Amino acid sequence: MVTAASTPEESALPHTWSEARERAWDVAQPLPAHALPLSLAVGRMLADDVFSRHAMPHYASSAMDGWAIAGSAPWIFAEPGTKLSAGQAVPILTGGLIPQGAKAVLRSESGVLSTDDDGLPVLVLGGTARPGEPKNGQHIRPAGQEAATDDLLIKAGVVLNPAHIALAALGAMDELSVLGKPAVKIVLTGDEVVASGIPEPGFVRDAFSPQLGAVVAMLGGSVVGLQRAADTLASMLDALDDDEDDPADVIITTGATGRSSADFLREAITAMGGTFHVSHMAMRPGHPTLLAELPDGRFILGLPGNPLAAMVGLITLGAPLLARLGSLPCPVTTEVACGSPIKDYHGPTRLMPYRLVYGLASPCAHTDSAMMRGLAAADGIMVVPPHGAKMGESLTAIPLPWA
Ligand SMILES: Nc1nc2c(c(=O)[nH]1)N[C@H]1C(S)=C(S)[C@@H](COP(=O)(O)OP(=O)(O)OC[C@H]3O[C@@H](n4cnc5c(N)ncnc54)[C@H](O)[C@@H]3O)O[C@H]1N2
Ligand code: MOO
Repeated sequence: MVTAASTPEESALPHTWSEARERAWDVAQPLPAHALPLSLAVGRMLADDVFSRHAMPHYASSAMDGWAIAGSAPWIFAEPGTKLSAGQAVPILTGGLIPQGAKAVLRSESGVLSTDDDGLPVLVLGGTARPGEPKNGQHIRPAGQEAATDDLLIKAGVVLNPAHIALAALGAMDELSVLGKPAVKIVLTGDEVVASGIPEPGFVRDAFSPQLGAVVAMLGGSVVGLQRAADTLASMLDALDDDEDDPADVIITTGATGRSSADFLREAITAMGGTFHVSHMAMRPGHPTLLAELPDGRFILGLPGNPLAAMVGLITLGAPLLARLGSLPCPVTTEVACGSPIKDYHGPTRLMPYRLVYGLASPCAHTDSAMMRGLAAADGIMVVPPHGAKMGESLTAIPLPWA
């Protein structure tokens, strides 16, 4: 939704880290609930309570292979499908419909086929049969033993696991109503980016395509496409277009957030009539991270090309945006005690990967915006205010999506 507070890209002042994060939550609305076939609903959040459409089980059935019997031994054999009278039996399999008049099921191990004085086939007790077997009702699963019609089976709001899906199937559901989950398309830019091997000088290995989809999933999104855009306006416009049958709710781009002759993201968004909710942030790294919305309601999250800057931008703006769209709770922050004095930085809030050392958050090494060693070793990211922090001072910290 485009809000009145949105600003044209050129005149926007940088948001503070916390303003930008709140804005990414506020500008989105939960996606509508929709029905899904059972097989596609694992992992989705149930929108409505599920009630059994019939008794479970819906007929009295045998729990064993053997014979349905009436009265006591010996039993003669009745025609299948007829009502049993005392002294009659009929073969039955596990799950089979208990015939009318049956009092119990005798397990195949507990009965022996024999003949009576006239040479007619009869069933007698034998094998493993215990004294008193078969008791009334033995090895019969009564109808409605698990649930009656209209019993509440699954409460709205749960994340559906495979057992829930099986339960819904047994309750005779064909589809379930689930809350919306944001569909995300990833667009990678950078003509210098290569996907494998050792890059030549001037080229870089693609740090995003092997992992960005997994992080999006951890944040509640579902990646529906990944494509590359060349460093031209036409290619960027083409990548942001919604020519798919089912356009994504969010497009996450990497790189091209700058204003150089090779960066076309901002120009493309403006050309498409988009609105910038966050144009840039007073935050390091990741200050050029942007959040925009196209006239058709799709969001664009522009992550900088530098890998650490991109991850920090994703955790700052992507986490609340995807959570809101997917009806998830607003991402939480925690508090950590700062493990070393951090100097005044004159301007932006710094997001520093830290390790916990004796309970204190110690800034990681290797945390320039193009680096990944620091984040790979981190326990979380601490939010250091512009004026720095004293040793032992309590700081806001963001949990890592994979921690
Ligand atoms: N004159 C200025 N230059 C820059 C500024 C600035 O304020 N003024 N900001 C710097 C900061 S901070 C960042 S962050 C970057 C943002 O750059 P872009 O988002 O436009 O990204 P690119 O220029 O395309 O790439 C930056 C850097 O990242 C590498 N890259 C790109 N994609 C990948 C990938 N898939 N895997 C690994 N590395 C990638 C790319 O090769 C560049 O080295 O701008 C600064 N410049
Ligand atoms: O802030 Mo850039 O986003 O530091 O590398």
